[in-house]
Amino acid sequence: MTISIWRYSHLILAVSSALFIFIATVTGIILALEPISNQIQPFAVDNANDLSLAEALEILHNEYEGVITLEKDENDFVIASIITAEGKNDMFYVNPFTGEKLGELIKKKPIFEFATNLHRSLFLKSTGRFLVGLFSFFLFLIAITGIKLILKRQGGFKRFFAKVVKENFEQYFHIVIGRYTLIPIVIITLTGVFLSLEKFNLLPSDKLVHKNIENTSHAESIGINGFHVFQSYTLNELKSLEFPFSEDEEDYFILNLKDKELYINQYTGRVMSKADISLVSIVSTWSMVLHTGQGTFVWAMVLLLSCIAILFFMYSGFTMTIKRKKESVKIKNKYTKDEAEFILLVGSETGHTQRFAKQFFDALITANHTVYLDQLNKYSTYKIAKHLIVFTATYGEGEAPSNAKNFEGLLKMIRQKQTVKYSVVGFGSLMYPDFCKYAIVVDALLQKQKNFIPNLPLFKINNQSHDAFKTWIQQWNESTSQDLKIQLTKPTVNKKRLKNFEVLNITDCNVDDTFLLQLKSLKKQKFKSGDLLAFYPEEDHIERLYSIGRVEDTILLSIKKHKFGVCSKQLSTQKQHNMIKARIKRNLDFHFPIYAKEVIMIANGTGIAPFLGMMNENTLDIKTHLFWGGRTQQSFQLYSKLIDKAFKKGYLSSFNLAYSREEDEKVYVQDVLMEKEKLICNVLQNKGVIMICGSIAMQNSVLEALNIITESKLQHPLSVFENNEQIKMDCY
Ligand SMILES: Cc1cc2nc3c(=O)[nH]c(=O)nc-3n(C[C@H](O)[C@H](O)[C@H](O)COP(=O)(O)O)c2cc1C
Repeated sequence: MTISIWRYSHLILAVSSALFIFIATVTGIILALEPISNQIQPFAVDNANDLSLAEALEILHNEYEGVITLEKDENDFVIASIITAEGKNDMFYVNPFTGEKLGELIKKKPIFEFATNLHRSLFLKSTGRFLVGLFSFFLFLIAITGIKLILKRQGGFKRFFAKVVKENFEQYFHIVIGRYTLIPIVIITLTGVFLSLEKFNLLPSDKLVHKNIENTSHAESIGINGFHVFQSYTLNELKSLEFPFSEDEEDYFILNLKDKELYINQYTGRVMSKADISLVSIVSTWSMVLHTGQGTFVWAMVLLLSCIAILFFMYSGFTMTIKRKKESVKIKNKYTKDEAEFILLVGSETGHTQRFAKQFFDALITANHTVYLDQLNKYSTYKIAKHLIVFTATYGEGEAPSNAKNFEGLLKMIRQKQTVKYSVVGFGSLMYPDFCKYAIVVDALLQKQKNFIPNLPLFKINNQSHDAFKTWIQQWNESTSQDLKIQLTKPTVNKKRLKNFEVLNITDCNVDDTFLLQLKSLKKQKFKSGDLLAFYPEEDHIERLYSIGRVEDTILLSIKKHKFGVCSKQLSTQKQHNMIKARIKRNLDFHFPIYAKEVIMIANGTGIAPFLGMMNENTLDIKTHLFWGGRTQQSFQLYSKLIDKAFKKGYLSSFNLAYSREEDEKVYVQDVLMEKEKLICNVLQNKGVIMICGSIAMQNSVLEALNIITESKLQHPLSVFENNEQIKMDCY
């Protein structure tokens, strides 16, 4: 497994602190419930914070014999300690508008007591506190490296919240949830570190230093109702107010406000002395609030959700690592770089490409060749090399994987003495705009090198396709007159997740070798047009996805039978009432936008399948237009019945066809779009949505055409509408 420094740090930090983070998170979840449960108690009084201290004190004095203290607790509830008419002391939550007792003080529940101790110190006193602070800092670093990894993957700050390409459940939600919770996690961890430092007296002192303001005494008593200072502060600023203990003039009111402490003469109401709360104290108070969520229901909820998210990150992160470890293979060379005639260099981030290179390596060794396998970053001189074969993935936005970043520089510096034949195999995914871009770059670099001559043209492989790799091996064998045999291991399919689907109907293949397959799930399942049906053919177990059209609660697929297509062949031989095992995958980003006023659906070939369902589900009468590109009129016959039906019901407002093989001049769907620029502009301006489904080549041409229209007619690039989520795509 090759791995970038950021991912490595993210992983190492996570592994080394997993146990502590787990304990802190579980206790964190429990503790987040404390402020939430407190906040729902009926002790908060509306607008209490607007009441002046003078008003509140007057009310309490009228109601009770004496007042000892008035304070606010961490939930922002007002507490009064008073003397009753019977001369007894009592302390309770009070309504400062009426003086009414609202209830007894909240006692910390034993579960919260236990969780607090475990969370703060793991019951290990100072050592525990130190460890908690340290691992809190580790979690902070994990969050920072996580942010960096998302930025790298998404391609910068601007694309931080752009659509995430879904490779698997764990990876997808690790990123999606991470984007929303990393900032709260940074706040939780930094405040956690601060609170730990405070406990170890590692911060400047926050002791209050009083400055005398007034020396006069024995002035005339004016009664507290007339105290200017009590009139000028409200309960919002109050932390606590202690009444004088005795009638001695040296015994003051001690008023603690959020930013200062005041000593107030009990007869004159003059402020005798004042101390400002230190910055450390203010930060400490805020750290406490931000770390515990006390007093704020919303923030406590954010903390709760963030803690749950951390548990999910632990699960998904470790699952991804284990999966990658399983995929990875160790390089064990039999020959040194200078003893080998075949040099295989790999650019791989998560190990899949290396697995393919290793299969090729093994096949060459079995055929008694001298082979040397290494990373692209280790490019060097190779004394007797005759062939250089590069297998490389692409990352980021068409960039090199981390173990190939230095290749370009090395290639420019290091010259081979003899002539070497080269071949480049690119591994990538059509889900990314820059398909196999780095392999293209490597191929172009090698073309420019003097001693290198091409053996095979650049070969691109989508989604680690075994079929495509076998095709390349065939080409390799032909070009070198060899007969290498590759044993590709079938991925394991989790059979428990597969469901039974009955074949309701299957049409014959039409002129384009395309057929319709209608299935019914034996068990009731949730799905919509635009979702995907995943098959895992017996032969290679590699997942194939087909876009679903939902027609009368059944699944309608449009499938093109490919000459070497393992899955399409298997499906084309199905008979009515056969059972097929498959799995529905939700594709929420490609559902019919029922919120839109007008929708344009653009497809070519089998890409029409989801739209066949959507147009027949359009019961809200949303104005819908269909553009479809195929080869001939005969190609269209397969879908004509369903389209006619949608028309008759009024679900489809217009339908535009483009045939590429009907007349001398080829007409493609993008050509028809260019003729309908007015409709496109209207739909986009009126917040309508354009949906595209079909081949990547069609998607690129359609996007180009749409961009020309929006730039010339609406004075905006198409990206503006893409960012508004007005363009939905599902192409392959
Ligand atoms: C974050 C990320 C970015 C990717 N960017 C591209 C890309 O720009 N172009 C492409 O063709 N494939 C891209 N891919 C797909 C990978 O190149 C492809 O899955 C490859 O088979 C992974 O090989 P590896 O496991 O050896 O790293 C990307 C994958 C990820 C996870």
